[in-house]
Parts: sequence; structure tokens; C-alpha cells
Amino acid sequence: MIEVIDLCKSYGPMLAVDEVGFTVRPGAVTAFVGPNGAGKSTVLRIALGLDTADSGSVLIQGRPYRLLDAPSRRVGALLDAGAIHPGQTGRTHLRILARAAALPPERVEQVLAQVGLEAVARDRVRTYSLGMRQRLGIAAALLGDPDVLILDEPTNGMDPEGIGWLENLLRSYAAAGRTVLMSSHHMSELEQVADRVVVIAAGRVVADADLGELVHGPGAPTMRVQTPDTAALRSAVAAAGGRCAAEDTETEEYAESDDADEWWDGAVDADDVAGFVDVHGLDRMELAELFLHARIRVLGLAPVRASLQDVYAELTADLGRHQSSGGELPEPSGSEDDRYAAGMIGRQSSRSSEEVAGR
Ligand SMILES: Nc1ncnc2c1ncn2[C@@H]1O[C@H](COP(=O)(O)OP(=O)(O)OP(=O)(O)O)[C@@H](O)[C@H]1O
Repeated sequence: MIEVIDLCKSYGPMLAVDEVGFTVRPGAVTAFVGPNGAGKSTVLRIALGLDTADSGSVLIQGRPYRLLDAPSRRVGALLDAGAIHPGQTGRTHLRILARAAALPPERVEQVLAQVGLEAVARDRVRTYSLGMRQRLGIAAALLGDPDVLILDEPTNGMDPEGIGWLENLLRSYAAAGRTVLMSSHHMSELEQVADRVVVIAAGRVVADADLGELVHGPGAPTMRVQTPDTAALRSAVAAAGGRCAAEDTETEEYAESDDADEWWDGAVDADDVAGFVDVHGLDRMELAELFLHARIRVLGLAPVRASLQDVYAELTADLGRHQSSGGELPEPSGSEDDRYAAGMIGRQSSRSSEEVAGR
């Protein structure tokens, strides 16, 4: 379990993380999402002892990271796959990490097999694609067979096969009762794998809910009704204790959308005089009763399926990026050896970004 408790962190005048609190439970994959600059990496760095909070704390299995016994057996982390030393082979990189964490050398071969890198284990990291580097970073996170996995944007640069592989890995990890926290900007991928979603914007948590609850809302799903009697529908829904979306969805606009193809196959033409009204708080049976009693002509009825992307866009619409202070990023705290051993930085972190990128 990971507990983030009333976390605050400023960089100069910039409040990067503002009383952030949420719990990441075992047995589930929790997605941690937010716009660029929302504060995700800051929370993850603090969780892993690479930065210090101004106030509040992050507990992993009940303790701050720095106070964990054998932290690499408790937490595996991937923060920056691009930071692995390009001159080393994949296997050497993992062997160094295993030795530093007092893990048996056979773990290296096991995780290489687990992430599908055995065939390139003897190649230098500079020859790896970004997707292969991500796999190597994930192998490093898995080395200690930890109960908690923290992955910052692990699917960046991965092809669809790699993403599918990672989704399976994370699902089986969670199914074994372990804790998985991953950040990503790819909502459609997260929708495939996440059980729970924490949304952060401008340093504050704006949603913390099960994926289903977030995309369907609590209670009955939103139903989209196509009817020529929109005014009558609205008053009948209000009388029955439901609620209608403020605007009717324009028939033509909706009929031309992808949703219409998928959900409204066989509905009347856009030319027909009918509007679409989204109804909240009444289920299909309640609506059927209402149509009958209020004598409302209905041409179509279907649940509205919001995507995580839709919900996310709505939640973060007004709360985009914090104003950047424009200052230099200070070095994270913790010795370089500690950070290398935790799989978070490359051994020669002073190398140029071009070298790190293998150019
Ligand atoms: N070391 C630092 N010094 C100054 N400002 C920082 C530092 N680290 C983060 N920030 C600022 O804090 C805010 C939060 O940054 P953070 O990297 O945590 O966001 P993020 O949600 O991970 O963004 P992204 O999705 O782009 O990775 C940003 O405005 C960033 O510029």
C-alpha cells in the first residue's frame, strides 16, 4: 500500500504539490494522471526519497521510503528509462543493481526473461530502442520481486505489442495482491489496465475513484434519448427525480459523430425532426415507465459511454499547467549510488543527453 498524506511541495514561489492525499491499495492497478506540470513526478520522487516534502508524507507499506528495510525488495520503481548508462549491456546494468541491493544473480536472468530481453542482454544499451529501454527499466524495478511497483510513464516509446505485454504484467501483479501505481498520458491505454484513477491538476487531486465510477458516474449510467418531444421529456424527467443535460445534443452533430455509428445504428436520419437529450439518474426501466406515462415518443435510447479521455478532459479543463517558475531543476536528494542502486539514474549521470540517448 502507498499512502500519500497531505503532501505539499514548493519550488521557490511555485506550489508544485498542494495538500495532495490519496491511497494506492494492493490488489489493483492505480493510474496517476494529470497534465504536464501537474505534480505527478514530484509526488513520485518524494515517495521514493529522491526529493523532500515541505510538509506531509508518503508511506510505503506503512513507512517512509528511507526507513524501509531492504527497500528494493519492497518497492520497484521506473522513473526515467532514458537515464540508463548507454555504454553498459542490459545484463551488466541489472547485475550492478542486483549486487547493490544484495539480490541473487539469478534474479537478473529471471527478470531478463520476464521482460523479453534475453536475446539482447549482451548488447549495449545505446543500441536499444526506447521501448527496449523501458523494458530494461521495468526489469530493474522487478529485480527485488517487490510488493509495490511505481512506474512513471512506462509505456512511452513502447509499441502496441509492448503495451499489451505491460498491461498483462501489471494486471497479474495486481491480481497477486500487490500494489501498482503508474502514471501515463495515454488514457486509452490506462482504460485497459487501471482499476482506480487518481487525477491531479495544478498540484491538487481533482478525482480519486474507481475507473468504472469515473467513466459511468455513480448510480445509473447516463442514457441518451432521441425524441421529438424534448421539452416534455425534460419536465417528465425532472418530475421523476432525474436530471437532463443542459443542452440538447444537436441531431446532425450527433448523427455525424463516431458515437452515432457505434451506438445508434439504425436510428432515424438526421433530417428527421428529433433531438437527443442526455438523462442522468434514471435507468432504462425507469425511463421506459416514464415514456409510457408521459406519452413521449422515443426514436432511440442508448447508454452514453464516456471514455476516460472525456472525463479527464473535463476534470482538467480549467486546471491545466501551473505557472512554471522557470528556474533550473535542482538535483534530487539522496546519493548518486543510492539512486543508481534504486534503478532511477544512470551510473554516469553527468554524461550529455546525446550520449544518454545513444547518439
Ligand atoms: N526541481 C524542480 N525545480 C523547480 N520546479 C520544479 C522542479 N520539479 C518540478 N518543478 C515544477 O513543479 C511542477 C510539477 O512538476 P512535475 O514534474 O511534478 O509535473 P508532472 O505532472 O510530472 O509533469 P509531466 O507530465 O510533464 O511529467 C511543474 O511546474 C515543474 O516545472
